[in-house]
Amino acid sequence: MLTLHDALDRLLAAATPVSGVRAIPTIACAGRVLAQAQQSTIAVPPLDNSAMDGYAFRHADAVAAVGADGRVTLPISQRITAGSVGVPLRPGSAARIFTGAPIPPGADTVLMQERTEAGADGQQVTLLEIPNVGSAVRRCGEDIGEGDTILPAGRKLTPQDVALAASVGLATLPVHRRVRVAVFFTGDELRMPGEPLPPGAIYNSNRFALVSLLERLGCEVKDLGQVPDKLEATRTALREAVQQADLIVTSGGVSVGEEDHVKPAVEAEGRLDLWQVAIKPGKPLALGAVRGGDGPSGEVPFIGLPGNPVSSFVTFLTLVRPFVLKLQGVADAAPRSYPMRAGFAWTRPDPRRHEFLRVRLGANGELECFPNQGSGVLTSVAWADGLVENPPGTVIAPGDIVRFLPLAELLG
Ligand SMILES: Nc1nc2c(c(=O)[nH]1)N[C@H]1C(S)=C(S)[C@@H](COP(=O)(O)OP(=O)(O)OC[C@H]3O[C@@H](n4cnc5c(N)ncnc54)[C@H](O)[C@@H]3O)O[C@H]1N2
Ligand code: MOO
Repeated sequence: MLTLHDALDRLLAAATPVSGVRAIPTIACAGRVLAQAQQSTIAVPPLDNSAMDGYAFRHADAVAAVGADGRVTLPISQRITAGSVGVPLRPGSAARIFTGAPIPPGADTVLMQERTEAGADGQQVTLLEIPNVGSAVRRCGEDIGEGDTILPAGRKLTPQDVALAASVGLATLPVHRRVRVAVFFTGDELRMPGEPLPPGAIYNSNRFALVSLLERLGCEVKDLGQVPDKLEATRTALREAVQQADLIVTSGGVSVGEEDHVKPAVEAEGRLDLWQVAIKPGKPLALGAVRGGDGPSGEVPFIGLPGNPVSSFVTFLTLVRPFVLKLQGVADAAPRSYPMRAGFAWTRPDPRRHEFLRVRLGANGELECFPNQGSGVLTSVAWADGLVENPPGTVIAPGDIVRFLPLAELLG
């Protein structure tokens, strides 16, 4: 058996990032992978500006204007709205100013209007307090300096990243082309939802899981659907899958059973290695390649996942996802895990395999464990909001610290 770590290393050695970079409108870039680091050619904010609707003045002028009655009244010398620039502040005066409007030269402080009283004629303002110098002023470049790198190459862009790029005026971004993944499913027991379910049949839930997982990762999915469990039909499916695909993924038929034709079909159309990975669920895995495709190597990688629904889900997240991220050009593909307190006991761990337990974060901040951890129990993954990665032979007692992998981070 291979450790997860070794399996991942070997798998990633077979993943070559796809070539092809193009500039696309920034608004369409969320979920895409940035091909080159981006620098800002401007400072953000571009000028000192007001954080409040209020009055801008020079702090020293306000201090000097404190009257015998303790009140501070300044004449209003100009009005500056967002989108306009004022003129240098007349010494000893205040500028009426609005949120986002540039601070006029000579002013250094803003007081929000709720802390002021405007004169009846609108010609002067009384400050009800003198704030600290610099109050309510957003400094030029306090967010981004001119020339700063705002986004590194290899980053899968979030909605926040896209907004950041837009904030420095980038109308397009260079991104890697989408990774194309072909999927198909074998197993004469499989039926599609909407079809009747004869005795011995089950619904093809893995098709829905894999297609959705790949789409969430930003792949272009070529879903070839169900293929009859015959050698020729499976070979034909592989020859079709290899056209315009960067990766082929199937589920089922990778363990020791004799009834399945995925293994001999891949061997006939290319090459195949069968692995036993020391994880639970998800021990059997097939890695190979199918001849053909439009890439320089003349073949397309093939990954065969185990058929059990939870096994295929977990092996997708632990092995296929890093593979896809590498094809996409993502720089940092390692999933993040967090130390969390277990609120459950796990008394009979697998002695040799790394377990991935379906857990949920409880209201008390401790993790709860789904009672049935069987590899066919899809309810457990729908219920869970994360996985606990439990090393071989590790007993968990309530209160122990465990490694938690949030599903929300693994699905993008
Ligand atoms: N003698 C042994 N038997 C098994 C071993 C073993 O080491 N020795 N390993 C077990 C483990 S662990 C797993 S995981 C499974 C993997 O089996 P396969 O990948 O060959 O998958 P199948 O036999 O085709 O199916 C297993 C199970 O999953 C259901 N299935 C298959 N495809 C789908 C689908 N698209 N949607 C929903 N469910 C699917 C299938 O009906 C079976 O119930 O092997 C163990 N056996
Ligand atoms: O490793 Mo298998 O995936 O448990 O059922």
